[in-house]
Amino acid sequence: MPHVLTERAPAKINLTLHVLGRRADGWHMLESLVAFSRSGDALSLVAGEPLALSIEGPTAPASGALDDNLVLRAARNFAKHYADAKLGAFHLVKRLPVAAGIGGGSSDAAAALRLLARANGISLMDMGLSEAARETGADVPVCLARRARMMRGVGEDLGPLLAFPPLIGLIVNPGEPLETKSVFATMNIAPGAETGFGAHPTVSAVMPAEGLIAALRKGRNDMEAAACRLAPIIGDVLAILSAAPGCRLARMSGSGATCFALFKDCRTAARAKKAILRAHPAWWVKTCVLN
Ligand SMILES: C[C@](O)(CO)[C@H](O)COP(=O)(O)OP(=O)(O)OC[C@H]1O[C@@H](n2ccc(N)nc2=O)[C@H](O)[C@@H]1O
Ligand SMILES: Nc1ncnc2c1ncn2[C@@H]1O[C@H](COP(=O)(O)OP(=O)(O)OP(=O)(O)O)[C@@H](O)[C@H]1O
Repeated sequence: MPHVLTERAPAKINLTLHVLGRRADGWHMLESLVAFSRSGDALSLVAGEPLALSIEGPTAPASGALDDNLVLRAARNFAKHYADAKLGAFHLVKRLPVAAGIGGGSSDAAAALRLLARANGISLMDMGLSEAARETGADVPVCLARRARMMRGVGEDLGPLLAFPPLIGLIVNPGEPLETKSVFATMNIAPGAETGFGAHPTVSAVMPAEGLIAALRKGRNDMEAAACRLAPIIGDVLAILSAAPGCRLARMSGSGATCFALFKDCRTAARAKKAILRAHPAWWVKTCVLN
């Protein structure tokens, strides 16, 4: 029997996403508090086999050509840093919406790196692993540890892990894919320019949930307006979430179109989920615990 290693690839939620400016090379400088859900895609690896990927699940068809999959891209970048390491045959169960602002592909790539690290006895703190993550995509480094922390720069500058209280929420995707690149382009920030948008609120691990949510309310998602221009349905999602009884905060994640809401408790979150699905049965609506 082959030995199968498994990893979860949870959704990434940008609790805040401040765009500070744009570098001369075109990449945008960010400041974001990122957290993770507990569920998402599932990735397994049979180590020692030739590099391969099979994929199934409700959103597998939307995730593009197999050879371009971020799991394989991450494995190829891993092999550049660890020439003698074992690779293997991956199997991905794809459930997260694609091009949705919740870093599904990045989380799959990070799960692939964690699996390869486990198969080869490499520490998650190893420099080669961080470099392979950075080479695979801007969101992959933060997805490696899949725990709440600040992310700065273009994603490579990570703050300490923040063991803050679990936040109870809902994640809602209305089914319109949005490309990160197009949303940044719609923001129309000139290369080399600073946005001058306000400073990020201070957040710390010792804050109780209510204090943390109050701090988050002072933050923003600076990509929200541009994403709403490309997909006006995001405005409807945010209005519905904000109006739900028990909702403490509603905001878009990443470059959209997925939005999240933080709730007073599990009961109000579950009620909101039921009501939203009744009115919009085609939307993807999940209760979540974020940290
Ligand atoms: C907006 C965020 O979702 C916030 O978490 C991420 O920074 C995006 O991360 P990602 O999807 O992993 O991004 P990548 O796949 O590396 O980049 C997609 C495209 O978005 C643009 N991009 C991305 C990140 C960034 N800080 N500045 C950018 O300008 C670049 O044109 C890039 O070609
Ligand atoms: N494993 C994968 N899962 C999803 N998309 C993938 C995967 N591999 C490659 N892709 C490609 O990556 C693109 C971005 O998909 P993804 O779901 O990661 O976007 P996202 O949620 O907007 O990410 P982010 O929040 O990091 O901007 C898709 O257009 C898809 O073709």
